[in-house]
Amino acid sequence: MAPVEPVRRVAVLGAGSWGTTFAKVLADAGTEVRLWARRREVADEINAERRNGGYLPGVELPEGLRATDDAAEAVHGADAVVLAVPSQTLRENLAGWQPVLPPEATLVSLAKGVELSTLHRMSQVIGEVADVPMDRVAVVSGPNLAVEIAAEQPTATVVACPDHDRAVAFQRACSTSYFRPYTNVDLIGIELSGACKNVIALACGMAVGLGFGDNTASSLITRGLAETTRLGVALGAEPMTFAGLAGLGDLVATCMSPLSRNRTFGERLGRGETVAEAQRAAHGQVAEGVKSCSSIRQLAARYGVEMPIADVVHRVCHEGLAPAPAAVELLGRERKPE
Ligand SMILES: NC(=O)C1=CN([C@@H]2O[C@H](COP(=O)(O)OP(=O)(O)OC[C@H]3O[C@@H](n4cnc5c(N)ncnc54)[C@H](O)[C@@H]3O)[C@@H](O)[C@H]2O)C=CC1
Ligand SMILES: O=C(CO)COP(=O)(O)O
Repeated sequence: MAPVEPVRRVAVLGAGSWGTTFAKVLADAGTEVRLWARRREVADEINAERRNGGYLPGVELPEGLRATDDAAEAVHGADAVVLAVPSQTLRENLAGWQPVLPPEATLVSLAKGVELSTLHRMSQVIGEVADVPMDRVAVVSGPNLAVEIAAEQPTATVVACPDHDRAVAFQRACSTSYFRPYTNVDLIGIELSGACKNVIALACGMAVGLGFGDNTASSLITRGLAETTRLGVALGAEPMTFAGLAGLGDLVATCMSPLSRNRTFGERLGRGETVAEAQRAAHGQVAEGVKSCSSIRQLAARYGVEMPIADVVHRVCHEGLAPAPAAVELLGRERKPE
């Protein structure tokens, strides 16, 4: 394998809360970065006023961060292309960008979900659509609530890539005084952790909305980690990955933080709102677990893995089960050893 070149120039495609924040991290790390926004007015606001008020109110973006609504311009000459769009639209977005992708660039996914139509992880979708070998695909995942990172609060994360050298090159490109990336080669474990924690956060939110306290949340986190690990191991992941930053770390952050869109969505359901009402209140920001609960449940069925929390979250979100009976059902399951 040829040695991996340093990552000097990066395109971030998607200027929502995480894409914009991650572009700031890269710029703060001294990496040249170009951010693609779907809407021209968002790109103009970033360039003229150094802010993205719709997603990150009050955050001043670095001088060097340039935005454009032209994807070809954003990716031109990039050593890495970061994909920061929702999981369920990534395939369609990437198909549009595929003709202009630089041939040797590392393709990096920030999305945390499992595609509904195929049950594929994001790295698989990228490999298929961009027609690249998996050692050119990387994932960034960890306890990374965008709003906290945009405020430069310290956190750690994981850069996962089957090609360790490529992971190290990207790790360098996004290391700052407040953002500390570790490397990992277990793409399956890192991606499943990120997708499943959103579903468990929906369950935690429902518990909060029902008026339950920290014992309930901790029980859901711990049993959620157990069912995530069961699925991951069945799919070929390393069990220890689930105890790491992208596993337990992100699960705790998302389940416990009122900043999480998934937990907030679940909390609204727990308080008696409908899915449509919770969706309206999200103002267009994505709560990935609402769709991934269904794909993850189907994956679990395909691999013969029991995932009782993902199962009830799916039934609350898509089959009209109310959160209160869902809780009764979880507690009333057959008694078993831990
Ligand atoms: N916000 C956060 O704290 C974090 C988010 N993530 C993940 O990053 C991914 C992106 O999330 P965010 O930036 O937070 O989402 P967001 O909802 O804030 O923004 C999504 C972005 O994708 C763009 N987009 C392009 N094509 C789209 C389409 N067809 N439909 C909808 N949007 C489209 C939107 O214009 C927007 O700029 C998600 O998978 C999320 O789970 C991961 C870590 C942290
Ligand atoms: O992935 C996240 C934190 O790591 C963000 O979670 P939400 O999408 O629930 O806001």
